[in-house]
Amino acid sequence: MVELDEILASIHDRIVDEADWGIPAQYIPELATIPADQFAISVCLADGSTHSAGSANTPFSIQSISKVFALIATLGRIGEQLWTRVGREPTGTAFDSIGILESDAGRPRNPFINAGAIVTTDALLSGREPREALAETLGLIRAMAESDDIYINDRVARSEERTGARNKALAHYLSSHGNLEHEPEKLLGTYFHQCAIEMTTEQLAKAGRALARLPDAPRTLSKEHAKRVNALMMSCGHYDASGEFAYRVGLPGKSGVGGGILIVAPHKASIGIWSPGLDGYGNSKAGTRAAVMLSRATEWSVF
Ligand SMILES: NC(=O)CC[C@H](N)C(=O)O
Repeated sequence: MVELDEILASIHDRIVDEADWGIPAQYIPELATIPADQFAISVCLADGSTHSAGSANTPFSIQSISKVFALIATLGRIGEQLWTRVGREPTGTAFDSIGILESDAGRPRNPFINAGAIVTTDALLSGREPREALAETLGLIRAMAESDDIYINDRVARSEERTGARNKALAHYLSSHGNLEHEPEKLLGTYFHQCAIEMTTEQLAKAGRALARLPDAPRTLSKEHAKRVNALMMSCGHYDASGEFAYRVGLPGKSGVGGGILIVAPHKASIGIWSPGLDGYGNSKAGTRAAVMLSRATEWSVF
């Protein structure tokens, strides 16, 4: 599609011209030193084609985008039972907020904030070794993206393990409320490795096809689950900037502190964007602007 290729090339050029990159995640040492001036965007369409601009074959740390895949795997495994332990409401607070967990008495408000993802991973781990649960999440991602060339970056996981005091605090607090089945350190090892999965924007866009219900997507999740996960991405996918993202882009999206964003245009397209510099909410600064430009140019919106 010539027109889409032109749109993506012009978004890429504008982002590079503006050079307003933000700052890579500083609290994970392995991510802190990544050059901020990088950008990639990939789009899969309903006709089976994939279109990209920028460094669409550079793997990046998907971080919180992994929460989408862990949620899909957990819903597939235990279904609605998950909701006895995690809610489905947006928080209006930072992704790693400790305060809100106290007011919620240890039941995290949604599966996309850190506390909610830690509980989701705990449920996914149930009765298994970390290796097996990680293999399930990674296997699901590879199947959704139809690519075996997707791996966990152990250095990134260990880097976060060394510095992740806040996630440790969250896990211990959840544990004090009886909302964790596993010992916090073991569980966090699994969670950090899941966050350290690396993908390219092309792989990410391909993995999102099942959520967008595109005809060529591998049958990896039900229509029902796609609807639910998209609803949660729309309401909670960008933490305390979720309302702003919904307002400006009009599509379900999930960000990660590696600078990636997965965006779903139901029945039309699946989109992967990456730029490692972040804004004050921990969302990709240039990536969010690119998402706004794309939804404007294509008029893709669920509204
Ligand atoms: N927003 C994010 O991407 C956060 C993920 C990161 N691994 C953390 O737990 O802090």
